[in-house]
Amino acid sequence: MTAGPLVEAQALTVAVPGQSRGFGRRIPRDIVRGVDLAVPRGGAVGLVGESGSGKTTLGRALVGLAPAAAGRVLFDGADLAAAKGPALRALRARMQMIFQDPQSALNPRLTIGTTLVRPLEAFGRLEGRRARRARAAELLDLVGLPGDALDRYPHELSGGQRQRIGIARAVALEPDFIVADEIVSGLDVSTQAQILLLLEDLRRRLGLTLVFISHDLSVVRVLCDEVVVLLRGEVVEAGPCAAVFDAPRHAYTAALLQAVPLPEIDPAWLDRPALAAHIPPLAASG
Ligand SMILES: Nc1ncnc2c1ncn2[C@@H]1O[C@H](COP(=O)(O)OP(=O)(O)OP(=O)(O)O)[C@@H](O)[C@H]1O
Repeated sequence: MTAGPLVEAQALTVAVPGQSRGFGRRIPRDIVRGVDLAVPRGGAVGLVGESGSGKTTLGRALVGLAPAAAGRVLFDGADLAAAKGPALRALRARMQMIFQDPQSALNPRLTIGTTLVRPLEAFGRLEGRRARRARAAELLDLVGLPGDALDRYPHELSGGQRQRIGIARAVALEPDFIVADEIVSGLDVSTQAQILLLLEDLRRRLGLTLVFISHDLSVVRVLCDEVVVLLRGEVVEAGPCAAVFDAPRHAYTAALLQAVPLPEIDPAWLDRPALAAHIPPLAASG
């Protein structure tokens, strides 16, 4: 472990395959361009921007799921592109992504128990089926679901419960860093609040470092210390949430704020230190 940010993007460019130009040639298209970004250890950084601005692509690159076309991503000081073999595996276990749509992110043919045990098997954590199943039950408890969910299938759960499974799977290997990508989209408002409180509770209890991708600026303001604003793959503004939201320096940020007026927020939410005390018992609902 080195000092400094846990995760850092330096002049990072990420490309995706472009449209075919004949003869099967696909010219890569830069989706993220020259991004500099630092995520402090234990901090929460929000990533905002309109649809298609490259948030998901940048998030994927930060956890090593998309390669850098130029520049680099450093995790705990190590260049992801240079890591190989066991060193890369060890890094992979420390960073996880939670996806927008748990319905498609979870394999419908696997029980929840199998879904949670798989990463433990793949990374050689714990010995034997019994110990891994016990850990899976522990993970369910951690996200507020009853143990009998182990033998259920994703379609038997509500959207909120499925996203709790997505979170349980992401923390199974005790990562240091999580990218949460629009994880409450499509859920009703009260379920959204429960999932966000769960994430915030786990972040504190497990000491996670978080990148939180959202189009909902009010949620970013509550959950994150800092915010990075993306426009067509480039950072146009970044800084502490309060400063950026109260006095945006870039016209695009101001437009984003206008397009999504910050709704009235329960004052308890704004008081982050009081959040832990405010978290309701995690019942199986939602
Ligand atoms: N694998 C891919 N192949 C081709 N194009 C891609 C690929 N991945 C992303 N893109 C394109 O890159 C652009 C940015 O996508 P990305 O999902 O990163 O943006 P976003 O800000 O997360 O958007 P949204 O909020 O809609 O999810 C989009 O135009 C998308 O169509």
